[in-house]
Amino acid sequence: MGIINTLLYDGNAPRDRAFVIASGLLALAIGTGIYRIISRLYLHPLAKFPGPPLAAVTSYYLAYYDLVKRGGMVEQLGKLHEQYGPVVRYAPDKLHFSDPSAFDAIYRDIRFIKDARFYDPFNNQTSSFGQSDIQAAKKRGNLIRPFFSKRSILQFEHIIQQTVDRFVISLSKKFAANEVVNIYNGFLSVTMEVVTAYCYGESYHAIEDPNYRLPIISALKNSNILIFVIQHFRFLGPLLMGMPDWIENLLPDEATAFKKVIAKLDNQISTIMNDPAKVVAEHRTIFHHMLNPKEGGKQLTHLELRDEGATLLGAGTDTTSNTCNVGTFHILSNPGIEKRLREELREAWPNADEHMSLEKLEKLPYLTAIIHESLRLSHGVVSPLPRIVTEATEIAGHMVPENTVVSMSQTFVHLNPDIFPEPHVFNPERWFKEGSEDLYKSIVAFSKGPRMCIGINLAWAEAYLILANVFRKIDMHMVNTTKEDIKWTALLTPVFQGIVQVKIDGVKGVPES
Ligand code: HEM
Repeated sequence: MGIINTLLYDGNAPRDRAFVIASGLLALAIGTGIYRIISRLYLHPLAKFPGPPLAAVTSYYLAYYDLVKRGGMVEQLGKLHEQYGPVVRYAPDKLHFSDPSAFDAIYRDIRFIKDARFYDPFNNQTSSFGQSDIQAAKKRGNLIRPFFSKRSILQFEHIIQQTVDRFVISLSKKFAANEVVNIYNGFLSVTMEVVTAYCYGESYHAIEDPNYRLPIISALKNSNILIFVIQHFRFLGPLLMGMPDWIENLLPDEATAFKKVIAKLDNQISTIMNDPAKVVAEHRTIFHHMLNPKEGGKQLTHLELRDEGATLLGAGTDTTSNTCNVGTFHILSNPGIEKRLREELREAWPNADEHMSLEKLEKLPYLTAIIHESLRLSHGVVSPLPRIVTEATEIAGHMVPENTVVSMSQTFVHLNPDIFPEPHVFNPERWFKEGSEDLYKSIVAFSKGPRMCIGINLAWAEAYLILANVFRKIDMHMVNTTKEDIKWTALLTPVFQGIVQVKIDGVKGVPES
């Protein structure tokens, strides 16, 4: 009080007083800043962990790589691990690990929780993906997992097959029209339509779009950068998410596409909730499943249903299509691999006019090896997925203090040369070598532990049915596509630098439209 009194009442003119107050506040701010820098560098519980001093001092280091370098943090983490070793402090409260043994230690530990600062900006906190609370996440996971069980996938395989059939038909039309095909967008369209068909019993007709470019496709591809902006600048969240209609009307369709999908989901959910009699009947939508008292879902609210519906669209679209995209690029780049795959498919599936069941496709060794390689090099999620250490724990030989955020990008397992020699080479043969049984546990595209992917069975089924149908029925070669086009940066999932394009040389076994 003494200092303030002196500042305010020392008899100086008001202008001088204002100057003194401003100088005092500035000095206080500088002092606090200096104290914060010193304490983060030398007194913080993570002070002993190696890493760039700037990253220890400020989270804007991470923001720079995420936003200015547009998903450059994973590449930077590679450089940091080379310089500092297997554990790196890459933000004041964050550690990243590169030793593969750390992956299980981080993601299988049932005590660690998702870091809400990373997940909340996805704006679906009540969904399986967005829940931080361990018990709530478990309850929700238990509720929706049966919908994606292997049994359920096999029972409703025809829904996936019908969607893949529509894709084959659309490709045959592009062949007839002699078009160059953006197969990258094609895969995005087919995987999105599998999710909408399987989960909502709906079609958005993405496969029938002449360029596979519905606004929602671009929105799904482009929304992650917005989420990363909000992660680093939280105050922008309400502004970006709650724009008035008149501003939205000025924006391109891509900017509002997600909102339109939400409105569609809202309508569907309201109809289902208004007619509870329908809920006990058997329907193939995730909403009926979640509301069905037999499944334990009767207390769910409209918002919870909508969050879950939106999550599935986001989680199930580009992840699966990236697998098909990366696989197709490598198959078409390697004549030997393409020949062997087509031979295996022809032999097992002589009549292309008939459907080949998922169960039979799963028994094809070369196709299976190709999907493993495609998952390995498309990685699933590439950004490090942050977990909060809820009590001091040893991870890969390092004692990590409570409240630290720990993570390990999946790429550090998939590209580890001790596990996968020549890791950047797409080599299905590695899955047939002696000891290859051990490799399966090193495919971490779906993550591990209590928060691993709930849609894993659906994703595998799609990868089998899409790649098998495409390579059994469509002859094609790549055009205007180079290795550069599948280089990626990390905004949750990989953001590729370019697109894979093909020209179709012939079609067979095209289903009737
Ligand atoms: C190749 C395809 C896919 C890959 C590589 C993949 C990968 C992943 C990964 C790494 C996670 C963990 C995210 C985290 O820890 O925050 C995850 C979670 C999740 N995935 Fe997938 N996913 C795929 C397809 C799908 C599909 C098709 C669906 C459903 C339509 C789906 C639904 C989910 C859900 C609901 C979660 C949240 C689980 C939780 O947090 O408890 N995924 N996925």
